[in-house]
Amino acid sequence: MISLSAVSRHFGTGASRVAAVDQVDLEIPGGEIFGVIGYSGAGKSTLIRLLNGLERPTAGRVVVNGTDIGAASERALRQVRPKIGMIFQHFNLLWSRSVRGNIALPMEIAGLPKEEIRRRTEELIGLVGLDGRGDHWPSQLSGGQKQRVGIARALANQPDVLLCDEATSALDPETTDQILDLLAGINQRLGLTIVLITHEMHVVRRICTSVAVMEAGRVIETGPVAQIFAAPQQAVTQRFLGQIASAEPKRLRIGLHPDAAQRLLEIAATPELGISLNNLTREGDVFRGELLIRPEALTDGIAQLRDAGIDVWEG
Ligand SMILES: Nc1ncnc2c1ncn2[C@@H]1O[C@H](COP(=O)(O)OP(=O)(O)OP(=O)(O)O)[C@@H](O)[C@H]1O
Repeated sequence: MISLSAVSRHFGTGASRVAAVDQVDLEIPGGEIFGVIGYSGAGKSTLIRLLNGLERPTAGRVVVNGTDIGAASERALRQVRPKIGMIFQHFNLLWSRSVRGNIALPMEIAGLPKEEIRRRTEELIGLVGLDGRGDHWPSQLSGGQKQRVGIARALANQPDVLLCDEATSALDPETTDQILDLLAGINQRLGLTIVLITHEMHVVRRICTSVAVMEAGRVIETGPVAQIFAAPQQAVTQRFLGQIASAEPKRLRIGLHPDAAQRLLEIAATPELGISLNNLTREGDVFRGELLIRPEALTDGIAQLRDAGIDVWEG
């Protein structure tokens, strides 16, 4: 369980003082996948760094699994940090070490016996789906594979909490989903708490159970993901939800006579036009179905359809 009570982190003094995190209260139950979303400069990185003691609060209390992280001595922090794993946008792998060497490193630092390190490293390679790649160098891996190494390394010391700092922001959409699914699977299997920061609502929707929306250092809205998606209260949250709406294809119902059907099939068979066709059925003299039009193709797409004599309406 993670608890933040009236936590602030200010930088600078006088007129140049910045409240990177400002009076934040949050409760994150154990085992949850908790998202923190906000635009650049909202304070997400500072917030996540407060959770592993890389930043100390200017005011308030940060408690992670019973340890008051904000008040802990450096020595105490060294003891709790292995139980708080972290993964990063740019993976932060050591280029001079193989996959195996990167994953083993935290266990070497913790002084685990060689045989145990060897056994756990192999286990972790399997867990993150990198079988057969243990001897590869980071430079030989794709972005998604590098992040898999990052995840395995973060799990090496069997943490209770995994912090993810924009962990999928450098990845393409398909790889993003694979990494998110891996994180969700790890959360289920190992029961650890995941806190992730992101500027993409898609990430929140795909794996988070709850979310906090940040703006100017403050948490302006928080709750279960289903509730926030159903009834977003704040303008910033609504803008983030707009990201999803605008990334999804527009669905339009169509009705057309057989002579227009041939033209429509040609349009739908040209991928560059961004239009695809679903569930085309015939009812008497009319074909009915659903068109999916990618947002960037919407204006041109509808014009093309109208030119071809095809009526479209929303529904
Ligand atoms: N070490 C620092 N010294 C001074 N100001 C800082 C420091 N770290 C962060 N800030 C400021 O605090 C504010 C919040 O920054 P933070 O990096 O936490 O936001 P963010 O939401 O993670 O943004 P991004 O996604 O761009 O990293 C910004 O105005 C930033 O300039």
